[in-house]
Amino acid sequence: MMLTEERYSDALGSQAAYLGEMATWALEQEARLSPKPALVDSRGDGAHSDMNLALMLSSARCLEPWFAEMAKAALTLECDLELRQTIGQLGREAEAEMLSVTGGINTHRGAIWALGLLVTAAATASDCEADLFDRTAQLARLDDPAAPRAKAPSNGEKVAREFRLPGAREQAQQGFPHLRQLSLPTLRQSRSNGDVESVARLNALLSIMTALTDTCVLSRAGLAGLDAMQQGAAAVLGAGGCGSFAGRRALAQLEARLLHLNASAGGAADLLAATLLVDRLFADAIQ
Ligand SMILES: CC(C)(COP(=O)(O)OP(=O)(O)OC[C@H]1O[C@@H](n2cnc3c(N)ncnc32)[C@H](O[C@H]2O[C@H](COP(=O)(O)OP(=O)(O)OP(=O)(O)O)[C@@H](O)[C@H]2O)[C@@H]1O)[C@@H](O)C(=O)NCCC(=O)NCCS
Ligand SMILES: Nc1ncnc2[nH]cnc12
Repeated sequence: MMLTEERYSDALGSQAAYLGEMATWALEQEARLSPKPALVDSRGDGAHSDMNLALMLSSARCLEPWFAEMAKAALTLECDLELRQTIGQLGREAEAEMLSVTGGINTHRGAIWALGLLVTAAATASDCEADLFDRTAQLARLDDPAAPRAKAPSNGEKVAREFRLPGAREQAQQGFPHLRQLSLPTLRQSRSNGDVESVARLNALLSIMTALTDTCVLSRAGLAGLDAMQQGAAAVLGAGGCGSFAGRRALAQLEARLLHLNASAGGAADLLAATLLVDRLFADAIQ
């Protein structure tokens, strides 16, 4: 049956709205998950003096229309460079909205990047995860012609340059290897082992922390902090994961160490949200 122009436009709008809703849902689920080591959750502020759960949730909710607009752009623009420029502008506007809602606190700048690219790619990707990640990498590798050039380097840029380690940009440009190789398999294996959902999600977060060069941790606690995060997360999973008594004890030790170092793995938290988004999109697609 041929769709009228109006009904076709409505169909695009509702698909984009769904993707925006799923991205915000993923950020809310990540923020609420507890106990996350040294991160904001339902227990408190982790290694942060300026963030709490209410602020994270307000930030997540204000981003929904921006994620939907990015998905909508993918459904209407043919040219990838034009699409990359459009989502770049939308991403910067979303960052401004986030800062206005949070009173200047950077809650989700990295998450806007990661989940913005994923919803943009998801709008036109086929029904397989590999295609989604390939499409995301393709977009992330494009240079945004309208990106402001002369700007002060961010915390991440400074440490990525100092330590010559990859950050959020490279993670997306490589097609989110930590999701493909670590967190999605861990999430699903943990579920099939009979772990409850919150344990499966915590195990997925820890799998990311075993290997991520998180620039938040680097800028706050240097290589010692990164090593403490990676080794400590591996110890939790090696002890049986967050569903075991030994694993929970190792998790408490990891949190104490990271708090002592003032190290907060905001990048890993973003990638957990990205994991939940991708898992949900493909679970919904199968039904
Ligand atoms: C490409 C951009 C992300 C540019 O960002 P930048 O050059 O700064 O790159 P990174 O620092 O590497 O990443 C920025 C944020 O991404 C998260 N992150 C860190 N490491 C990784 C990693 N290895 N892989 C994936 N993601 C990573 C992290 O964001 C989260 O943490 C922040 C909160 O933690 P906190 O410690 O509080 O951070 P600060 O406030 O900076 O420090 P304090 O002062 O508190 O100590 C929060 O942002 C979380 O989301 C990194 O901070 C991208 O932003 C960009 O270029 N945008 C322009 C628009 C655009 O083109 N968009 C396209 C599609 S939307
Ligand atoms: N739960 C969280 N705690 C601290 N930083 C974060 N960045 C994204 N999610 C976060």
